[in-house]
Formats: sequence, C-alpha cells, structure tokens
Amino acid sequence: MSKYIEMYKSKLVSPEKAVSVVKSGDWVEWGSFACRPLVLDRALAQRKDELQNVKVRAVCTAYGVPEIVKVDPTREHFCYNNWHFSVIDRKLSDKGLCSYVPQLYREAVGYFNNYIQVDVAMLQVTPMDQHGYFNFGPSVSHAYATCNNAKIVILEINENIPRALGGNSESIHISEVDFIVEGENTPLQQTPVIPFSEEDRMIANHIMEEIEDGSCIQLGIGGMPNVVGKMLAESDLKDIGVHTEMLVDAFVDMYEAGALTGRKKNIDQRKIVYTFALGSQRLYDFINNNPMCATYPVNYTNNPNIIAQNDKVVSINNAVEIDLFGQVNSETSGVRQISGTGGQVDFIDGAYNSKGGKSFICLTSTYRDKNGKNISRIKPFLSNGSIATTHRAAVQYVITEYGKAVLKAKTTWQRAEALIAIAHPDFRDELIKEAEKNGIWRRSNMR
Ligand SMILES: CC(=O)SCCNC(=O)CCNC(=O)[C@H](O)C(C)(C)COP(=O)(O)OP(=O)(O)OC[C@H]1O[C@@H](n2cnc3c(N)ncnc32)[C@H](O)[C@@H]1OP(=O)(O)O
Ligand SMILES: CCCC(=O)O
Repeated sequence: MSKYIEMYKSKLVSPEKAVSVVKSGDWVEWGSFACRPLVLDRALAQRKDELQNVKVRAVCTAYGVPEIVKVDPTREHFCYNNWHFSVIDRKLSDKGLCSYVPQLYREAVGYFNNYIQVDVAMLQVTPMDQHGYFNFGPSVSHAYATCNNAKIVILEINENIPRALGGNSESIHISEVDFIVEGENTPLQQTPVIPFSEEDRMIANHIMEEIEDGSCIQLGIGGMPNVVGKMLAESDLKDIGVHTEMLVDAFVDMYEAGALTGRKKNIDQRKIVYTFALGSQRLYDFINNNPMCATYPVNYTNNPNIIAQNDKVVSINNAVEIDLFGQVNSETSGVRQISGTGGQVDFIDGAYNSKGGKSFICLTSTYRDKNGKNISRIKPFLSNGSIATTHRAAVQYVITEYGKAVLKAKTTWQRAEALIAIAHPDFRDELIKEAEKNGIWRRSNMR
C-alpha cells in the first residue's frame, strides 16, 4: 500500500467526527461556488445546540440554502457571510440571514495571508491522485490560501469534481490536510443558460464591432457577457485568447467553433486561463484534465499587471445602473446587496493597461421593475444607497442597445452628453434637465 493511501486512511473520518473540531466563536471558511461543502454543512448544522457564534464565510452560494442557515434563523449559533452574492444569498440577506463581505477579488488571497482568521476550512475537492494530491476543480480562486492559513483543513471528496490543470495552487497535498470526509458525489451545480433579449443582442453587436482577431477575452458574471460569448463563437474571428476570472459555457462554444486558439497571447500562450468555472456539465467536462485550460489563483488571474501583459484584452461586464457622472453600480439595488464587486474593477484596470485593450460596461437602457414600470438604468445619480462598484475615472466604454459611450478623459459635461445619447429616448429630456440642474450640462451639448 502506498504511503499516501495509508495517510488517507488515517485521516478519513465521518462528517460528524470532522465537524466536531469546530468550537464556539470560530471562523469557518467554505470552498467557493460549486465546491462548497455539503455533507459537512449538514453535520455542522446538527451541532447547532452545542455551538454559539460560529461565523461561516462562503462565496456565491450554490446547491440551495445551507443547512446551517436553515436550522438557525436567529443567527446566534451560525452567522452566515458571503464574499459574492448569488440569488440564494440575496434572498437570505433580504431576511437578515446573510451578510456581504466587500472585496476587490484580486486581493482575496492576500486577505487570507494577512488579514483574516480561519479556524476551520471546509471544501469539496476531487478524490486523491497517486501522488497524494486533491484538486480544487472548478473553484481554485483562493482555495489554497484558505487552507494554507487555516488551523484545521477538512476536505469533502466528490468524484464528480473535474480535475483542473494549473497554473498553480490548483491542488493540495494530503500532508497539508487534517481530515478527509467522503461525500455523496452530488452532481455539480449547473447554472441555467439564460435566454437573451433583442436588446441584449443589440448590445452584443456593438461590442462585436470592437473585437478583433487575436483579442484576449474576459467575460463577467451575468446574462449579457454570455451573449457576447455566443456571438463570438458564431463569428469568423480568429485566434481569440482567453484570460478570465470566470469560465462559462460560451468559451466552450468558442473553442468548438475553432475561434479560440490563444496563439496570439503574450503570456500563457495557447492556454485558457481562469480562476473558477460555473456553468453546465459540458463546461465541467471540458475543463476535466484538459491541458488547454490553466487555472490559477485569483491573485494571478485578476492582477491588472498580469492581465495587461496580453495585448488587445477585451473585458465585458454587466452593470445594474450608471449615473451621469459615470459611476457604475454593478452590485446593489439601493442598499439591497444583489451581487458583489467581484473582479469587475480588476479587469477594467487590466484591459485599460493592455496594448489595444478595451473594457466594456454593458447594460440595457431600461429595467422593468416588479410593478412592470420601465426605469432608466442611466440616472442623474446612483439610486439612494447604491454602491459605486467601478469609480468614474476607471470607466472606458459604456454600451446600451442605443450605442457606445467612451468616457475616458472626458469632462463632466461630455460624459453626461455621451451617456444621455445612449439612454432610452423616453428618458433623455428628463436626464438633460437633471444634468443642467446638477451643473454638468453646457448649452453646446447635443448639438
Ligand atoms: C466574473 C468575472 O470574470 S469578473 C467581473 C464580473 N463581476 C462583476 O461584474 C460583478 C458584478 N456584476 C454582477 O454580479 C452581474 O453582472 C449583475 C448583477 C450586474 C447582472 O447579473 P444578471 O444575473 O444578469 O442580473 P439579473 O438581471 O438576473 O438581475 C439580478 C438581480 O438584480 C435585480 N436588478 C437588476 N437590475 C436592477 C435595477 N436596475 N434595479 C434594481 N434591481 C435590479 C434583479 O431584479 C435581480 O434580483 P432578483 O433575483 O431578486 O429578482
Ligand atoms: C466572486 C466573484 C464573481 C465576480 O467577479 O463577479
């Protein structure tokens, strides 16, 4: 028997035994996205009455509401927190059951190395390989930093987790692990493909005009970036490269269409670089043992200096609203946290510094609220309480179905003009009046 199998056997315990190490007051860190623990969550929830004030941090909750949250609506026993809200997290937050942790995603590894305490780390990983390594699969992100800084590391094995080749920090050795639990091999979280609207297609068309052969693409989270990805796959563009934070199904479409070769990249040439993957089973099958894919920790993928080493970086991200000063909110609706800062700012900075690089903030010109009322996403000010995800000076291109606005190096009145020109026509007069009132309009505007 190999020494690693012996070590494995000595560390293999039941979920109940593994979570018995958690003490009142501890900070517990979970694996992110599709790699959050499942059987460990259930076992921890069963200890509710013995524990007080155990704080759990997670990223973008998948697989439904965690058991620790379900069993403790008071948050006295378990206090759930999240670095990036999914639809589950925002609904929990509406009920006061989940708190947001602001972050610049590129800094996540540094937070673990320098700022925060982790008493117990719990992550889903692949089964161990013959060299004694467990792979972090589609959720490399800050997984190694979490484990490296945790007092106790517990891994939950899931045979369905694909083995993601790196890069670096994509795996952890058995010698660095305290306990192993064999999970139930739950299929990975699948994200539905969102149907896109005519407005989405028009926005994507404006972006497509700016993409060239050899461009290096980042697609952000949300519906719109995926539409552009699909159109890229259907285009006759050649030698597209990928350096992204999030890997989505659209990249598989591009690969299968032959558009994606990565041959023109200056770094990680011919590799699809990413830090986490979230999508369908087809995406997870694509990354499994695929030498074309290289996953890295987020302090590499999202470092603007690394991003900028490739030429013609094109960064495509969604937003909730933008004000006439150019401040972009991509994460809240007033004080309601919808999502997170994520890597938006990282890629906007990286693309700007890349030779020939371009960053796009895209949004439909209007949004239909829950009462069916059409509301302009281009506003005089961000909604009361909304957070500026990307500050105004960083913004380069803004796109709606009505066209493109380039904000870099523009005066306040030029910005207001450029943004009003791509607002929905029904709102333009009102926006001009507001811009005048707020001192960012000139008589010569729109002439
Ligand atoms: C991942 C990378 O590679 S790096 C960078 C990418 N990361 C980021 O850009 C971080 C921030 N961005 C995001 O999270 C997303 O792009 C978003 C939130 C802006 C859009 O994501 P989508 O999934 O397309 O948004 P969607 O249209 O489904 O809306 C999400 C929620 O916001 C609400 N919403 C959207 N727009 C508005 C608005 N203008 N006012 C109020 N609420 C709004 C929706 O109602 C929905 O809430 P609900 O589920 O409670 O009904
Ligand atoms: C956790 C980050 C996801 C995003 O960047 O949007």
